[in-house]
Amino acid sequence: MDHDGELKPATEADERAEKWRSNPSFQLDEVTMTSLDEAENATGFLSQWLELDSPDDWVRHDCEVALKQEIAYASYLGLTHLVLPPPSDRSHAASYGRVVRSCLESSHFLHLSIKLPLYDPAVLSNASARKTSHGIPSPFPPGSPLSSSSSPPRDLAAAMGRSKGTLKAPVNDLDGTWEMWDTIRSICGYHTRLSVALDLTLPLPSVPGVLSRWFAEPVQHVYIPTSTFIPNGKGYPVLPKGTQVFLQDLMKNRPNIILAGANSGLHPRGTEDKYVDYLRYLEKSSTHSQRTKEENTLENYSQGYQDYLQMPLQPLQDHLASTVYENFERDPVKYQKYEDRIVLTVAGAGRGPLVARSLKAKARSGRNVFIYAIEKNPSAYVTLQQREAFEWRSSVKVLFGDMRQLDVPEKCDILVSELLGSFGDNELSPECLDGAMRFLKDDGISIPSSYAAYLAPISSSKLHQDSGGSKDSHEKDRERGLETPYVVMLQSINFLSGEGGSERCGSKVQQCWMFEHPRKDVVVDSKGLPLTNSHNVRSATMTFYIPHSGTLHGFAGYFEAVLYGNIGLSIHPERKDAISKDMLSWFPCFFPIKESLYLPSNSELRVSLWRLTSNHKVWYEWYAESHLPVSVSKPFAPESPSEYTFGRGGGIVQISPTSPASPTPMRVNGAGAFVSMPSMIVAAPSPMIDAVGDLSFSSSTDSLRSYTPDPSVTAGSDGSASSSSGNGVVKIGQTSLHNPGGRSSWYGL
Ligand SMILES: C[S@@+](CC[C@H](N)C(=O)[O-])C[C@H]1O[C@@H](n2cnc3c(N)ncnc32)[C@H](O)[C@@H]1O
Repeated sequence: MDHDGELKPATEADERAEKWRSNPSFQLDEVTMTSLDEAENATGFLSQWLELDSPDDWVRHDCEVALKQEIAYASYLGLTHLVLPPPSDRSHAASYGRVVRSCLESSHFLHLSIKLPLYDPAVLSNASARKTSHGIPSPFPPGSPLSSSSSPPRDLAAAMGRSKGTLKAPVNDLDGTWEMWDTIRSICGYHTRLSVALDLTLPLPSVPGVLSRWFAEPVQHVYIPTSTFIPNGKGYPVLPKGTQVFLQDLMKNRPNIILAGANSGLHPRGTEDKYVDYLRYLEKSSTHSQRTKEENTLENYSQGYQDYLQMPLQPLQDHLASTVYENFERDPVKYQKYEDRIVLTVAGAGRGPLVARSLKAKARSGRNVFIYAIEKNPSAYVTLQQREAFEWRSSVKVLFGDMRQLDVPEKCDILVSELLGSFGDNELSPECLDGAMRFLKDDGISIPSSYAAYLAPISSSKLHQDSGGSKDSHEKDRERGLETPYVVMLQSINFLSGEGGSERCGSKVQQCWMFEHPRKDVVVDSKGLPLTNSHNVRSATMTFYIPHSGTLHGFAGYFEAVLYGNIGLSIHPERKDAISKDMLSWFPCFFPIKESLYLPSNSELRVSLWRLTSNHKVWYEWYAESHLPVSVSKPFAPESPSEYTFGRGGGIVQISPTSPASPTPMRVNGAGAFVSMPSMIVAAPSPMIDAVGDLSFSSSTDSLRSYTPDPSVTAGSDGSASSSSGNGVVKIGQTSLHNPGGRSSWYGL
């Protein structure tokens, strides 16, 4: 049939095509490799002309056949790592993803990487090489053995021309490549054998957020053509400054570097070994690599732990092993910070490092200080007795028991403890110290005097994969894994939040809550113990600004503690170096989410977190909603909705699928999403330009009038539907409530 719908007799070419489809095979001159020796340790590049996302059904179909033909031949030669050509049509990225998934599932050892430029090259030029092939009504893939007209390979540098330095383009235009990747990997179920081959051919964008998102992705290869290099003063090839810094950051995850065109003679002194030497030098000279080799740095200490999920300790419920204490005691910073004050009672002494520091402070001050050391771990108590007998002698009295029940001989002036977890209160310091306040004098002080928990939304495909357990995990175990906060040395992550946004938004990393000691307002019984634990319940609602589109995989959690005055401990990513640099004792924590949540550029994320308690346990629950800010510049007049004008326009933004959340859900044009609309008609900036035409105002006007809006989704900061103009938000997605009732994770009291 031709394009006018007329039936045409099959041609010789049609017959050749059918023959190939039924049993695809290569001619000798069509392959570049024939022996096992050549293939050993090699990474194969699949044909660049494969258009797995072509809008043309026939082209796509034949490209899939050709792809599988190439993969079969690669497998025959024992090649396990193959690189796919980049997708280039966002509206057909799902087709690309479907084919990739089917290839991954057809093999147990095949690793596929998708070659991706940092952004769509069309940003540089309207005519991309790829687009010339679209719409060709040919049954054969262009460039394939069966095609009469081959389109040129997608050589970005050649097709676009190259401007050195950095690119200044509208931020939203730079999201396309990552968004295609996000679609493809989601369709592939975050497959562990799917990765990215990041192509650094194009000039780097000047917006850091566009680059940092790749740190959270499985970048297995970095592709650098020699055209990316510039000659230095002596004619040797070097990378522009921005590329150097970006590459050094990527190198933390040890990707393979693929250098292309090293023998092309582009640079006067650019022989193959000079490019390689330079790349090796870049890796060795990075700050990360230097600090990894330096003793007593966090980078050195945490080797092998990066992005490795660990269960938080429960020092209250469990008794810690001596090796765990040994690890604590390796921290060169934490104990130094404590030594700055004199102590009297150490609550939770472990094997005694804080007692030893307290004695040092006592010697320095020349004051007469007596120390009680309380510990409930029977094994650590043995070590403490030994130290008391042979080391500390009469200056220390060791007491065995739980600080919440134990009777002490006398009250103290200073209560020293270290019961903190990565999220501050998660090892139940508040509950333990409540019990110990009985033996602090009325004017006594607690070290620490306060601690706060902090949170930031992050993207990390590795942590998302790992917290869900393996592919074969039972559904219940998967759910449990995704509702558990972990301790993890975060490395391959990207912060989704940034500074800025509307007045609703807080900073990039936000404080959730704080605990202070001593706390005078707690209702206690005759023994001085709290009647309930209600005063340790906390909740926080935080709104984060999301400057660049990304996928939410969970939240990074941190703590900061004030020991006394201006002495503190911190793992807050922006303040730790100023407060307690190189402290090793705590890795951050990670709160995963069950279903990843896509967040468009300029969106807002509202996160709710609760610390809840019963008589026997403490647990966290968490939930998040994504919102798009909207502005309305006309008075409310449902009769003439088409007169509304909308703020900040331009472009298509993907909206996450979510369930209808209000009595008046409306379908957004083509996006498969529902937006909960309050009685005042509002629209999101760019994505809603599309949606507006599709909202059936006439049929829904009555329900819109009668519907009482949820203030969170109402235009106008006062939540009023009658204000003449204002800024509000439209909800575009949500997570489920995580860990309700502490069903998957909790801490025993
Ligand atoms: C995180 S460790 C700190 C140990 C030591 N102070 C250090 O800094 O290395 C906390 C210690 O407090 C003890 N602990 C926890 N809850 C306690 C309680 N309610 N009463 C007594 N000891 C407790 C644990 O057994 C553990 O030894």
